Amino acid sequence: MIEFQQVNKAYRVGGRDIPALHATDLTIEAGQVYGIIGHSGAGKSTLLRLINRLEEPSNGRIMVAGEDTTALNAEGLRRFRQRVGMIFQHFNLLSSATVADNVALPLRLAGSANRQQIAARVASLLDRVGLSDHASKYPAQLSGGQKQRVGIARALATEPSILLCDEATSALDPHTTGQVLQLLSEINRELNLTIVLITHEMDVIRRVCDQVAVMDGGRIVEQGTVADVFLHPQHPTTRSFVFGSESAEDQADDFGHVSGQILRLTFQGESTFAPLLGQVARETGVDYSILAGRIDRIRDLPYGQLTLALIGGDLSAARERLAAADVHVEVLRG
Ligand SMILES: Nc1ncnc2c1ncn2[C@@H]1O[C@H](COP(=O)(O)OP(=O)(O)OP(=O)(O)O)[C@@H](O)[C@H]1O
Repeated sequence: MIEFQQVNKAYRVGGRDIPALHATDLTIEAGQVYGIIGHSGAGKSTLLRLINRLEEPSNGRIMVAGEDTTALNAEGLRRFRQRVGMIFQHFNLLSSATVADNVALPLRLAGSANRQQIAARVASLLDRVGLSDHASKYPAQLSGGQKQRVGIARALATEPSILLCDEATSALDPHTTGQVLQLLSEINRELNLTIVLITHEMDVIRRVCDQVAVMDGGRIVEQGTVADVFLHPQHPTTRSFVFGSESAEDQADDFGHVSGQILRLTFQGESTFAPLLGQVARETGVDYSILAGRIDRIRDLPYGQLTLALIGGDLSAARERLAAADVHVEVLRG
């Protein structure tokens, strides 16, 4: 478990303290994939780098597996960092070393394994990330996705219990992003690894995370399960990530030229696939048009989110009927 207790961080620039993270409490349970999303400058990198003490907190305590990391001495910190792997947006591989040597590096630095043990561990890590045939290549000979796989193998070399991902897929195309996220999901399950990732892309959170925190202006402004936060966003920043605008009024304004009541319906689980709209329209005499919508999955949970204009018939009966079928109804314009 990772626990922030009233942690804040200010950077000293030109004799002045610039706050990057305001006093923050945060708990990340072991084995979770925890996503942190926010716009540029929100404080995501600062929060992530505090976990392995690449940044020192200005105040507060950070507990990892019951240990106060802010109290570690140099040797304690060296050992602690072996338990916390990290991968980066631009991979940070050594260009003059082969793939195998890049992966071996943390093991050599740890100094606890002999050459044979290191070779065996590197072979098994490269096999795990699907790069066994590329061991002797140099980073420049690899695609972006392959480089990130090397980064992941290197991060796993010392058998960490936590993996920190700093915008790990931001430099990759959508297809390769999907493959790398799939790999992260697999290692989370197989190794019971806690993964903390930062991103500015909702899709990354939706595909792999269990929990999410939304950051804005150096604060966590909303957090919870991905389904709760993304299907029922409360804070304007979260709403802007999910819906593209900060308030229901702004969203309704997009459809100023459309007449009728404007509702947003959120379906989740099996109700996503039920032929409900047709039934409700027949039963209540309400006509509807679909103005916007998305049907997708949050990890394995199917969901749908539809913006509808409703005209005529018994509108309140239609809304009651939808609510009774476990559909969340939000009125954008009454
Ligand atoms: N080393 C530093 N020295 C001074 N200020 C910094 C430093 N690192 C970050 N900051 C400032 O702290 C604030 C938070 O930055 P941080 O990099 O944590 O945000 P972020 O959400 O990760 O942004 P991005 O997505 O652009 O990387 C910003 O105002 C930034 O300018």
